[in-house]
Amino acid sequence: MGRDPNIWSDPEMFMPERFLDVKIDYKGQDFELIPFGAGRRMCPGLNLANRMLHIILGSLIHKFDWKVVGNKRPQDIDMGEKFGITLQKVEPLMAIPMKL
Ligand code: HEM
Repeated sequence: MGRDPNIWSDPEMFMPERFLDVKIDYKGQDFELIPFGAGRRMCPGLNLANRMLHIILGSLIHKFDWKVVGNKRPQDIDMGEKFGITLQKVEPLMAIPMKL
């Protein structure tokens, strides 16, 4: 459902801003978006993850400039995925933090 074109426009496109104008609950109530699963076996780490992710990501962006290994432009990064229990990139992202 997370990639259903009947629900999401251009679902394969990385477009985080698509979530700004929607009132979809990500805590297992609206099945269009269930990053933490739903029901009795849903992720018990949801609240911890929700609190920590903003702090971690914000700190990494605030404190460092980032360069992709091989001086690749962001648009040239291979976003291919490989099949597995969890979704992984075919080519791992190697980014170098540079202190500001
Ligand atoms: C962005 C962060 C995270 C995401 C996207 C995520 C996602 C998920 C998903 C999709 C499941 C499977 C739910 C299901 O079967 O319906 C799961 C299960 C689980 N997660 Fe997370 N998780 C995250 C962070 C965490 C953290 C921080 C913890 C612990 C500190 C955690 C602990 C667990 C455990 C123990 C299960 C197994 C629950 C069970 O099978 O009953 N997760 N998670």
